[in-house]
Amino acid sequence: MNFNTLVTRLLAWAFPCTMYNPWGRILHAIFLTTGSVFSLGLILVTYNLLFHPLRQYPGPLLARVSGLWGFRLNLQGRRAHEIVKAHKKYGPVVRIAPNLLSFSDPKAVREIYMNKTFVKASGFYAALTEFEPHIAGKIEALFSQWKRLARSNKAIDIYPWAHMLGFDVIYHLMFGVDPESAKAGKESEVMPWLRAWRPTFNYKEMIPSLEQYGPCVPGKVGHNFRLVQTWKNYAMEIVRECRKTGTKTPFLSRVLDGVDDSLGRVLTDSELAEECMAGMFGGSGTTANTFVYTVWGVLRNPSIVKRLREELKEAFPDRTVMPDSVTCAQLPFLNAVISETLRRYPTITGILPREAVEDTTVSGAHIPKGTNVGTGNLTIHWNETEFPDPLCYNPDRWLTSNAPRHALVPFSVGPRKCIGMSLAELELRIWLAAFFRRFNATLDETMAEEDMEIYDSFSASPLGGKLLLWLEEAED
Ligand code: HEM
Repeated sequence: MNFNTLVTRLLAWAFPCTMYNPWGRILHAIFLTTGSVFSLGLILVTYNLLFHPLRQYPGPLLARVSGLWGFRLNLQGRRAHEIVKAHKKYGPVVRIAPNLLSFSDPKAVREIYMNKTFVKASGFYAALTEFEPHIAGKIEALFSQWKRLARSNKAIDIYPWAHMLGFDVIYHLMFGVDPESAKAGKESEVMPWLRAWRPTFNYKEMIPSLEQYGPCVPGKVGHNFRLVQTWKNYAMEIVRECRKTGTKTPFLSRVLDGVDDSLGRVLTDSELAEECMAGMFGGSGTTANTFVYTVWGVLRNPSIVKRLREELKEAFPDRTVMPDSVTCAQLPFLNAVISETLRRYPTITGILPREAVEDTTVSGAHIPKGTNVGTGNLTIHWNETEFPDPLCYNPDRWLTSNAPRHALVPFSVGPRKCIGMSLAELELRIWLAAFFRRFNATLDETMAEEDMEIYDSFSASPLGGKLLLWLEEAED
């Protein structure tokens, strides 16, 4: 006798009248539906715990049986932190979802991400040097705004401004049009759409059909899907317009005409629009948050401020001249500061899953075909063996000859690593060098550690969503 038959018989026995009136039938249907869902759940849980190929790997019970563990933590912005804790409790290989293993050994990063397939075309960064004057111009425009605000004798929240600059740079580079948000002091209409994207991933991970039906869901969840749909339509419009006018930015010519390596064909308009969305999303908030976290990390330590300013003053005696990327790339302390920010506050914190296309091993663990494996940057970058006292912001880690560079992977590694790494590094170097050369900055006394704690929603941002500073133009 199966579960549903059992429920039907029990109901008929306990409440004979239920079978003969409409309310009884509704009750009956409810019991049957609940029973079916419950039976299915029970089968899944039993399979995941006792029969799944990953059953021997340790992890939190809820994570081993369902995706709910990650889903709940994603909603709280704490998934990456809990994965760090899970590794401390369960060891170097942890089952963080029924079919997903997380690894904490930095050696696993290369074993996973430098391992075959998924070739991603690159090449649009040859044009970076030509684009540098545009980046410099945008930084000048931003600093004019900050100088203006500094005169009003109020603390300035640099967080939204940093995001405007990050967005302007990537949008201009990709589409050849400068949105001038930082110059105007007003965010582009696209930016709220970008912010809506991340939460939709979390829901789609649990219920994949939301990809199609998400916009029909009422309330806040559906609202995010509707914003993303508007953004997709907008990106489709850009693609069509570019096809019509033959616009040829390095990014667009690559994606419009190029054959996608993994698909072996030219992309459809819809796929192209998604590439454009990925570029806008991947290229703006990540760089902006890295800038914000660097300012926070540096300003809390006067000796770091002093050393950085001395190095910059020597390299760029005239503070009114915009630092150039070639000189910046050669400044040891500036680059140590940026590396330390990318380590302590990596702006991509989510596990980047890779599917095993055949049976293999990672860090000595057997990985059956079809399993997803991955590493997360908090786990790798906060590894106590590689980085003693990992939560301490200490740029000196990067100034020794045996600095653990192999364990610093903020852009990931391998064929699918970030395509914007060179742009991000160039932008951050000029922007930070100019900032610390032009301004004497201090943190507003209301800023607390909790405000800057990492809120993890795959990408990381400060929990408080602000960084309040007092700015004064430097005089030397
Ligand atoms: C500090 C800044 C940045 C960080 C930390 C960062 C980090 C990352 C990481 C970890 C990935 C995932 C790679 C993987 O799946 O293995 C990624 C992908 C990507 N990034 Fe970045 N990124 C940054 C800036 C940028 C910029 C400026 C762009 C501009 C184009 C960009 C565009 C992309 C794109 C399009 C992808 C998807 C690549 C793919 O799917 O193959 N990122 N980034």
